Amino acid sequence: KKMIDWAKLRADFPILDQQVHGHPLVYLDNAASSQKPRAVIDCLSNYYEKDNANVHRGIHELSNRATAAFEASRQRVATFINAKTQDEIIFTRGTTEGINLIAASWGSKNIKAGDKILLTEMEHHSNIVPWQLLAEKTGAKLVYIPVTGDEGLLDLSKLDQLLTPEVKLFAFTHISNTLGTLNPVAELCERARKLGVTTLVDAAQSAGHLPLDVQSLGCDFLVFSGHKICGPTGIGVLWGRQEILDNMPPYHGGGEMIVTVDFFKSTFKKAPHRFEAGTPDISGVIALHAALDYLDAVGRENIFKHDQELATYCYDQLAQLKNVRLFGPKTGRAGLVSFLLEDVHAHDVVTVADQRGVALRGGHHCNQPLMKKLGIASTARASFYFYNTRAEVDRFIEVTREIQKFFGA
Ligand SMILES: Cc1ncc(COP(=O)(O)O)c(CN[C@@H](CS)C(=O)O)c1O
Repeated sequence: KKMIDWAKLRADFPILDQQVHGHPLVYLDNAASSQKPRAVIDCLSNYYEKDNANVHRGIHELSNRATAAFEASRQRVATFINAKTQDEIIFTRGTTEGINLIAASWGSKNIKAGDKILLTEMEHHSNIVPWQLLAEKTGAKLVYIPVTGDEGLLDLSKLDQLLTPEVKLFAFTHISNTLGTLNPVAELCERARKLGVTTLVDAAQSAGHLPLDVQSLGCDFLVFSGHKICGPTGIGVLWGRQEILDNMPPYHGGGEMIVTVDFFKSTFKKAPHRFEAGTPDISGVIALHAALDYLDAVGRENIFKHDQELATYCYDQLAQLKNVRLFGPKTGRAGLVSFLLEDVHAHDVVTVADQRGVALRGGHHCNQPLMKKLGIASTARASFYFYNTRAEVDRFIEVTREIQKFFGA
């Protein structure tokens, strides 16, 4: 196993080397968005300096270079998640658009009145609201797998009664962005497949943090965002089994997704281009390729181990403080910790932490139903990536102690 010089990797991220309010920046908001290595930043500027042109329709040299780079990125994404073919890779704006695309296209054709859509209580709003909108339109019903309180595990004792043949889609998160819970995706997909239930995995918090193999996970759809895995904002991926994608109606209409257009009728390309109307985020797609290469040079299994070590260390340090309420599993959590300091509002924690250079997230994290279930309005959250260090966790704990003292908590 190669030894990784994590401190050296930090030098690849120019943004990390700065002071915030007179203190060294300690960026612990990676679940919201990750920072970008020099290789990704240079890829974006090189593209606009040398190769920029529209893709797929141009014949000239720059358009050919841009198209080749664009489609090479699609192939790279396919290998990144072990998709059978690059035709199963659809570029979106991010996780949210990917889920909306599935709800609008696959949903409109496969969900009808009385059908059930199975979700979990830990889902992000991006994996709840599109299904509420679809249920309103079709008369389908939403059902939820419960979460077991503060520890935040799925209550799988309820799975048999909830995962029944009336369920047409089971959509669930790989990793909870509030709890840090890692769900047993392969097992859940296998249970669903046995009942002919289609599965969608929200990999927003897992895609850049651990190895993903869609063929061994056994899901039917999987979505994630580039900006959370060292790529630019505005680019994301929807993976779907080819046989399912080829039976889905178009999502958006326009150029690129058609074969012929007549005044009253058009014919459409097959996936993936069927679902990529209009000029795409060309530079974002090409820079995503650089991000995936970067992550695999570090090694996602190494990244996950590093994330987990920092998060578990952070959890254990917080657990030693008085008047702290911790959320998520005690062991085996992914790289984030949500917590509450008694008598201190999460926003106050984040504001005072920011004054000391520590970037956290405070709020409901787009998990309002989960917060309601836990009887809270918000949490403060520290989320880690491979460029964070143990010393940064120590700085975070030191600042948390100061906050408790400051508020007399
Ligand atoms: C599990 C999960 N599912 C979907 C999304 C949405 O990703 P977009 O790139 O915004 O489309 C996110 C993004 N969660 C951010 C913003 S709320 C967080 O701070 O936790 C997520 O964590």
